[in-house]
Amino acid sequence: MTEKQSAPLILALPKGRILKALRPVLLHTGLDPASDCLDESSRRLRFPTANKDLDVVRVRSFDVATFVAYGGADIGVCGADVLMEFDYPDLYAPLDLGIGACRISVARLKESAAEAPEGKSRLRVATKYPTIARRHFASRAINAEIVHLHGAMELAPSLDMADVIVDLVDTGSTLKANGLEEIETIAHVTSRLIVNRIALKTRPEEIGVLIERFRSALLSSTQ
Ligand SMILES: Nc1ncnc2c1ncn2[C@@H]1O[C@H](COP(=O)(O)OP(=O)(O)OP(=O)(O)O)[C@@H](O)[C@H]1O
Ligand SMILES: O=P(O)(O)OC[C@H]1O[C@H](OP(=O)(O)OP(=O)(O)O)[C@H](O)[C@@H]1O
Repeated sequence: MTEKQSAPLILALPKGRILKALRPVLLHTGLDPASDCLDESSRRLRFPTANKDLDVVRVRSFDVATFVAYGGADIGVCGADVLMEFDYPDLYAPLDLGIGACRISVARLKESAAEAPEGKSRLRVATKYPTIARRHFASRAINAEIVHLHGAMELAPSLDMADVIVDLVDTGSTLKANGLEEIETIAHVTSRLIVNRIALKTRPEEIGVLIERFRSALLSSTQ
């Protein structure tokens, strides 16, 4: 057995809203991470679980796919938006957890006098998703100039920084509160269980057991 094989598997969980939504599922998995794993005021980032062969790390939701793709974690939970943005070839997403449902959309100022995006060949787009936005507009033969922000992109159109934004929408209240309207849905988003393909090849039984635990926990938590 190599050293890597005897090391504990690492499960990467996202802090924030997905972790909250995941709580009931996690409870049903019986993985039982140390109690401060779900307490985001704790400064610890790595937590033991009831199983000595599994540790949990808690990272930013936007970073989960990167931790798993680079093998820092073997398995993780992240939004499909993050998977789409990074598009790592070495990730396998075997399970849709159905939590964190939202959509990634294009929005612009309400009652905008501007020409509809489809009529333009260039567009300035404020977003935290440069790859998704560029790919989306390229498929419509629009050259997107990306204004890469990490939050508050709803401000960009009214401040003349961008023609449109590409961001997550759920209830639509953030768009409404900022005078924007959704004009196109790019993709529907839910959170996925993701696995590093090499880990799946080298430790198929342990990873298989974990996937099954999430699968049955999902069923129990929704019954
Ligand atoms: N309004 C929403 N409704 C439902 N799910 C959402 C919503 N916004 C984001 N999500 C999902 O939750 C994930 C995490 O979003 P969240 O807003 O908690 O973190 P973040 O602000 O992107 O991350 P960080 O705070 O680390 O920068 C997103 O990648 C998406 O999959
Ligand atoms: O359509 P709604 O229900 O209003 O949800 C959409 C908002 O939710 C997310 O922000 P979040 O609340 O996570 O804040 P943040 O991105 O600034 O962290 C997203 O970036 C939108 O701003």
